Amino acid sequence: MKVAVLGAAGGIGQALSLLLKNSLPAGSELALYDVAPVVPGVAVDLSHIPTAVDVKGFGKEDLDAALNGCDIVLIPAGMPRKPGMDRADLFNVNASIVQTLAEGIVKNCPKAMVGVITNPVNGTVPIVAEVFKKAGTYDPARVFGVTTLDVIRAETFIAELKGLNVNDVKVPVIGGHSGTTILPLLSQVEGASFSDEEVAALTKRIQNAGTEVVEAKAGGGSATLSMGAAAARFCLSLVKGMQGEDVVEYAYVEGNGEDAQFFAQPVRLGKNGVEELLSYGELSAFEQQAKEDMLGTLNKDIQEGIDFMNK
Ligand SMILES: NC(=O)C1=CN([C@@H]2O[C@H](COP(=O)(O)OP(=O)(O)OC[C@H]3O[C@@H](n4cnc5c(N)ncnc54)[C@H](O)[C@@H]3O)[C@@H](O)[C@H]2O)C=CC1
Ligand SMILES: O=C([O-])CC(=O)C(=O)O
Repeated sequence: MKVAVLGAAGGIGQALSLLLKNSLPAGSELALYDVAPVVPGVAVDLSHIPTAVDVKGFGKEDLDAALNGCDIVLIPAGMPRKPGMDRADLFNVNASIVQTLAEGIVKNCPKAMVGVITNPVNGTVPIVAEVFKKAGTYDPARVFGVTTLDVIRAETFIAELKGLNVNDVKVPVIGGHSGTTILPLLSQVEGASFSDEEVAALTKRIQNAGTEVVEAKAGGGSATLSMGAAAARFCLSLVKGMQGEDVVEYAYVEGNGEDAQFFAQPVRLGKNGVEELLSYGELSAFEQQAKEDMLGTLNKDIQEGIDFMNK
């Protein structure tokens, strides 16, 4: 198994690479790519950890070598938010970074699973899809926006609020990855019930959790450590699926277009990525209304990504 992290010298990239060095199956290769000159050092640093995962660093000019033969590519490259910014404000800077990296994937490992972390995820995932389409190698089952952070946050906040063991709490989170497009389905949480006030407050907290971190870091960036953990979990689920295990994750994928062209939903992972799109089930009246209210924003974000590649 060869896994590449593109943007590996960044806040997310380093945390994620550390977790993968410690948890990928024995014999895996971990390719760390970044335009920042420190990236070979990050790889050397990690290479001293005694696990059977081979780590190599690749600098700015070595994207092809980093991607050659990859099975999974994770993309946390690009600029994070500062206080006062929305994720959408990152589009102009990050769109071309994601385009360039996706073109490298198409050239070097067109069958790889691609997990996009770079914001705004609602618009960067469509960019990756369009790059693949232009090359004639698009497989929607292999392109994912990583929304696992929304899921782990929701599980943490609910376990805290209700005094539950967080390992027992499962929370579906659908839609997109910004503001109101993040829609936790609290009506489906087993083993906990919520008053209308709790539903309103928890939904808002989960939707604003990224901003909570951005403000607490006070200009020093956005979530990196929790995102590293989320992306590692998602990557290991992809690995398990590719190795034939039955595993379900929520991810932002091109599905059947019922709600929007790209939509975070439960997917069954397998050897070829998404084996099956699963239903997210019945929504409460609150959730149904919230979904209808946010689809305009989500569709606009998606269109921005598509238009970027077709101008
Ligand atoms: N999907 C999600 O849930 C989350 C997404 N994010 C997003 O992840 C991205 C990265 O965040 P951080 O790691 O905190 O930022 P960071 O600034 O710490 O790291 C970004 C890294 O990307 C590298 N980079 C820039 N252009 C590149 C290129 N063309 N090729 C390769 N590497 C390149 C930089 O050199 C830097 O090392 C941001 O866009 C942020 O908004 C952050 C948190 C959660
Ligand atoms: O809020 C941000 O800008 C980073 C992010 O996507 C998150 O933490 O969910």
